[in-house]
Amino acid sequence: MTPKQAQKLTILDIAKLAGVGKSTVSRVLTHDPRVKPATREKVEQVIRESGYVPSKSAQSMRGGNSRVIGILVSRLDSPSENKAVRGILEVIYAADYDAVIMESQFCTDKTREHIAVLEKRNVDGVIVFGFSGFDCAILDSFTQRAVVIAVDTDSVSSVSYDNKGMISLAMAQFTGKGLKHISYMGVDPADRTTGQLRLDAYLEACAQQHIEPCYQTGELSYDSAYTLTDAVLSTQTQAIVCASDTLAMGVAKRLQELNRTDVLVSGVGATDLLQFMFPNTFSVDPGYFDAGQRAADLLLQHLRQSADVTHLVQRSCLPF
Ligand SMILES: O=P(O)(O)OC[C@H]1O[C@H](O[C@H]2O[C@H](CO)[C@@H](O)[C@H](O)[C@H]2O)[C@H](O)[C@@H](O)[C@@H]1O
Repeated sequence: MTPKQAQKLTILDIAKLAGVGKSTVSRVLTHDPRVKPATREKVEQVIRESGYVPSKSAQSMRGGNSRVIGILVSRLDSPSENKAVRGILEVIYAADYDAVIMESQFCTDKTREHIAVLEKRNVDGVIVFGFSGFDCAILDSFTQRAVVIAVDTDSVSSVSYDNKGMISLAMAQFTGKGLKHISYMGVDPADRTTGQLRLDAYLEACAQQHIEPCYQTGELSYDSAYTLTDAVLSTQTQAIVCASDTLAMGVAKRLQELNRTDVLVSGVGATDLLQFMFPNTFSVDPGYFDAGQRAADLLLQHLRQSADVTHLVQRSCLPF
């Protein structure tokens, strides 16, 4: 039988070839112990010889091992999450898993609904991008089969980012050049990680270096940063540290309009687009891709054996 013909085979064809009922084939596929060893052997032989490959979604519907991982991002258009998802996919594809990707939009109710759907679909495990106010109890049905990214948790394994370290690196880069007038473009502190922790790091560096703080906080978007740029700019400003590359893009665009080529800009994210559009900027690399890989590795460990709840912090580095 050619691979194409084998692909067209259905569970009913296998049942007929093995001389058993469709439900028996289904039980063999889900490793149901109630199937007699001789029957199992016969069905498995037909499967081997015909080259039949059961579809992952059909297996999942039957309640067997689906070999599917649910990935719950917060925003499908987030460059940082896209990098982390690429890292996740690389690891899970190599381990012969597929992915279902859903979006929470930072909403607890949506997260709960998506988790319920993933549970019904019988996915093997989930990787969830957490957010401020995220409640780990939502993942109770996936105990030992879940990993949270971007925020640290207690009851569920996690991979978080070094939010303070990344801003300290950017500040050190500018203060090392002797700059004293460094502003900051951040995110609303209600966002604990990208907002509060990164702002804290800026304020701590200012205190250490005797720099007068000058900052604004807004949304995660480049237009928010673009609009707020004038409020952190004076004739003295030498540099603006931004909480993300998206914000750095908004700031750099506004500086370009004002012809302030004297003001240096840094971002967080190591986004190619920032460097391409504004070559005079630099960006701290928080290791999003690696964080995604580590989260996927951690989840696979949980799925293979009952690994302990583990918390990893992804270190940041400068791009040079
Ligand atoms: O514009 P981006 O490239 O997406 O970067 C902005 C930040 O996005 C991520 O933080 C936001 O989403 C997290 C879930 O992935 C959430 O926990 C956090 O509260 C949000 O601010 C990313 O974690 C940050 O590193 C990016 O800077």
